[in-house]
Amino acid sequence: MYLGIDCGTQSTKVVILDAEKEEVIAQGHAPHSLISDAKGKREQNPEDWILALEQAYWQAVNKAAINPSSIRAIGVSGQQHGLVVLDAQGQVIRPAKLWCDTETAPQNAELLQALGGDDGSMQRLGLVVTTGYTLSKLAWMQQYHPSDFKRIAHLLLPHDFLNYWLTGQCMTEAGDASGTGYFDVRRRGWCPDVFELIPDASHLRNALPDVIDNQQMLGKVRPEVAKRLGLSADVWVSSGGGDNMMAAIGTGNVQEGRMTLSLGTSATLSAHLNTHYDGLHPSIAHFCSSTNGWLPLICTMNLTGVVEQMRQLLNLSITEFTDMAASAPIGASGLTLLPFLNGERVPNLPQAQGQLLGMTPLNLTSAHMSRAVFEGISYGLKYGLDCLLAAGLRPQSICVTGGGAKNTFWRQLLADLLRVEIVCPAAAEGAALGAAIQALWADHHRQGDPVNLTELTARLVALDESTRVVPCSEKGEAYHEAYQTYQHRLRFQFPELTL
Ligand SMILES: Nc1ncnc2c1ncn2[C@@H]1O[C@H](COP(=O)(O)OP(=O)(O)O)[C@@H](O)[C@H]1O
Ligand SMILES: O=C(CO)[C@@H](O)[C@H](O)COP(=O)(O)O
Repeated sequence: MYLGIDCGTQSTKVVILDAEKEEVIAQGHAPHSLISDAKGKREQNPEDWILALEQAYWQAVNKAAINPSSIRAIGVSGQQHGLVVLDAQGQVIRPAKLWCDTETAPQNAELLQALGGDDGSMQRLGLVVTTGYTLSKLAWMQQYHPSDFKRIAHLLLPHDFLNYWLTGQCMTEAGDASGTGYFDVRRRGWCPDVFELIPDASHLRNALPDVIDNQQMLGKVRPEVAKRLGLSADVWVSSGGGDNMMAAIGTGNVQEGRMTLSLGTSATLSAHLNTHYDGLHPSIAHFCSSTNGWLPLICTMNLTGVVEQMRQLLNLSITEFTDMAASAPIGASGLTLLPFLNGERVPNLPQAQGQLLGMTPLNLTSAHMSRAVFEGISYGLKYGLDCLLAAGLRPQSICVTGGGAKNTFWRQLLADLLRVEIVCPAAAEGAALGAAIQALWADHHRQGDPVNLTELTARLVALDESTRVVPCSEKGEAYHEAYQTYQHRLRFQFPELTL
């Protein structure tokens, strides 16, 4: 048995993979709370992730009705970019600022300018640092919490922190590290020189964790944790990775030609590359994968949160809200939602607010509003796919995971808008499954019996063909027209935007 843990923005998910049966036999789930304010603060207490992990773990173990001592290894996936700071005693100094925190937009703008803009950032880091990446969170902390900043002895990301809790080791790997803004994604190594752009930050060089390869084990579970979780004394923990990196594994996206769409709190669209490619559009985050390759990715920040907020406003269940949307025509009769409630990463508008445009007596209805939500949150993905296509990354189909993947209407909308087939994996939790598969892969390597990851995912990632949706060209034309209206309105409202 292999355990996969995914610490997402809204919850932690745990899956148990039976490697002999080649299937997920149980899963567990526990929510997280968010500390937020109107200025863009989005933080969580790392200790809450541990509580959620334990809760989700016991749910999964009890559902599977297994003895936890049969678990051989663990892999951890985590929301990317979050800043977890520990002092010299290994204690958390302050809540973690998350990937979706936009309070640090001014610090990111300053740092990007100091790096020499998009081109300078690309030259030094191999990608363009964007609001949400870890670097600007450090600059913010130095500015507003200087004494806490001085105490930083360990710089971790959310999945690194859970690995630290499990094993006592502060280490990381290239996939998640590539979203920090102080990591050179070409070399797959730290770029501590960028700390010179932050005052009084020389101590951060010594706070960087060692980077291990993805097929390596990070360490064994600490005896105290093994006892708490009922594990044997000999359970190993793999390198793990960012949630998008692990979702790539859990959807079989470990070779060129594949693409993964994750519909969680964020929307991400990612491909696989065997080498780093310098010619990508600056909107594409040229991350490393957690499989020793690269994972060019587009991320939009406003997704299922917007659905949740609007359906609550209309007092509808998610099914009713979806049915409402389906009952309105494509293009919502001219109603367009620019859904940037919490700023946006793609398009690059970190401090934008949402806008509802084109209201008429005809379209100001719950049905049109619901449709405008699904369309508005999907257009950023259309833009992102166009950027990936321009780089020659063309998928035959897209494998979709995350909470929103369950929504058949939305999957069809995306297939029609993006003009590509969309299908779900049989195991719903792609990132948690990816983490379990990585643990199995690393376990083989540890035992001197290396297996090929592509073959492993071919065996372990089954697709649920009943979820496959095929694009309809007629609807595609209608979405194309609606997308033109969206783009026109976007440019008009945000003339500073370079698309
Ligand atoms: N049928 C559905 N349609 C749209 N959104 C859904 C549906 N089912 C669940 N969701 C949304 O999925 C989100 C959770 O997705 P998840 O991938 O677990 O997020 P994260 O990993 O960011 O915590 C919730 O906001 C939930 O409302
Ligand atoms: O910031 C990014 C990608 O760069 C996000 O995709 C986070 O990794 C959060 O993921 P979810 O909680 O939405 O899965």
